[in-house]
Amino acid sequence: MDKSHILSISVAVVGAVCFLVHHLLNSMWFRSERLRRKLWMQGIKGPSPSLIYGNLPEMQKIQLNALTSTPNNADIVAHDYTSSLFPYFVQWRKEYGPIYTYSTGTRQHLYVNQAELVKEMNQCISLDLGKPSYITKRLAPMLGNGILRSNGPLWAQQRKIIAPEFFMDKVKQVMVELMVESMQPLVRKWEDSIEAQSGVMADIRVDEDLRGFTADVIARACFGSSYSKGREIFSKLRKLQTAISKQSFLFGVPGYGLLPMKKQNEILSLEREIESLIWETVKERESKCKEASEKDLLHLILEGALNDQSLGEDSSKRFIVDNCKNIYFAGHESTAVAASWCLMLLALHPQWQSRVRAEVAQVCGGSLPDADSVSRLKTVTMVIQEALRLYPPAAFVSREALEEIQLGNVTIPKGTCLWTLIPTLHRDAEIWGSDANEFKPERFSDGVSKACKYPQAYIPFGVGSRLCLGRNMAMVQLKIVLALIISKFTFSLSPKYRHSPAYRMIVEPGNGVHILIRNI
Ligand code: HEM
Repeated sequence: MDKSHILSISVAVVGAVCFLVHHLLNSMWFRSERLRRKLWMQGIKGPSPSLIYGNLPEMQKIQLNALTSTPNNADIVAHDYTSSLFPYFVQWRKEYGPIYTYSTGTRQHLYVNQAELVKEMNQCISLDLGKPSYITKRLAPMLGNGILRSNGPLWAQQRKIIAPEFFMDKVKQVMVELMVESMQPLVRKWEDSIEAQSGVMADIRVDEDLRGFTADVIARACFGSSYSKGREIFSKLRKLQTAISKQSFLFGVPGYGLLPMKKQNEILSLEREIESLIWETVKERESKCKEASEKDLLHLILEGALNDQSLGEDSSKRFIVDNCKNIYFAGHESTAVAASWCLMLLALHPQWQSRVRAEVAQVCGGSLPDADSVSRLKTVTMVIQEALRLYPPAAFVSREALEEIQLGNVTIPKGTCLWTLIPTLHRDAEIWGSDANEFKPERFSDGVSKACKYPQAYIPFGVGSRLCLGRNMAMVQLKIVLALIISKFTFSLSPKYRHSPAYRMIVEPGNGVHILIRNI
């Protein structure tokens, strides 16, 4: 090889390296830097980022330094879990106020915890405000391209088809009875535990029983007659969820929190098994879809997808598989965790147990709750609203500006991710008053609009056009859980209970909720 040849190869190699370095710097630094500048110019400040990893090292340092002390029972309600789970957000809020910007290296974020701006997010119907792709990408095996993950016209189309199945009249008409039925094994199990433990009292960990109940409800609501196959699908989805949740979601940097090969293979094979099980069920049903009288959720979604001319055959099937997974994922865990938090708070407040018990007796008159009585359980609703205020299972509302977008007087540059920390808004004394950290369901006696200064800041089910689609179903389900448990048992916190909220994609009681129950 002659000298000129060697020289031209070297030049090419150096060029390629320069291109790569430029590309990396551009994606990892300059892009973030551009967004940061646009935000800074509008007076939005934040911690100074380091090269490559932005504020991640600082976040980890603050997290390590955060006190891991467990509050004693007297402090449980006053305890705001953000201080232990997301201490960097709390610290930066003190330093920079309710709106600030920070970086995770490749991503620039905007922390939005100001009621006015949350109101703007609530009113924004633009498709340019979507779900952050870097987070949802990791959930792809679990969610496919279903409603939780998709953005733009695909999302709008899915929402249009699915939403009517969760309207309140549908929930009452179709789901109340099956929810009451699904609660019966739990009630019997707890009665048996009392019998087995002493005949007077039992120490129970409620979480798995409640998960069993909500999974059962979703399986029945979705699959109706193919219910046993539904359970099989959902038990595999649960395994998949556990495998995926080992990744870190908040840090959007390659290499942070990625899974080893073995786990990734496990995820892939679970994904395939689940898909073929759902396909089988869908195929069985496709033929029956037109004439069958029984209309479960899968059936209705199938019908909606088949009737939508804009979906081809393949995409209508994809639509069903993906959204079946999405509804399971969105619907069962969050409701079960909300029920656990409700029971924990009621265990601490026996006077509210008595009020709920009296109301259930008066409204249901000794019968099981039905579609009519459920809507008249006002005190139960207040208790649930207060529990969702203090312990919202979803910690964040997250968005990405898919194009540059204007929210109030802030111009959000394309690519910025927005984070609203729900529990922080829910405990803001400016919004809720000086008793914001107390359990006071009576604040909701005249509805959310009278409970606080800015009702748009009460967001347990999210905001705007992406508001939780299953909120009616969740509220009805929670009312049935509380009504049935409280009319059978009294309960207090067990000495085994350790208050330790944990973030595992949703915020759940880290060591479960242990209660001591007695028959009424
Ligand atoms: C207490 C129980 C629940 C809580 C706290 C909860 C909370 C949430 C939150 C915070 C969001 C995100 C909203 C946003 O980004 O603005 C969401 C979305 C969603 N939830 Fe729920 N949820 C619950 C129960 C359910 C149930 C029972 C279902 C259905 C079976 C469901 C289906 C969905 C769906 C499909 C979405 C995505 C909506 C979209 O992106 O268009 N959720 N939920």
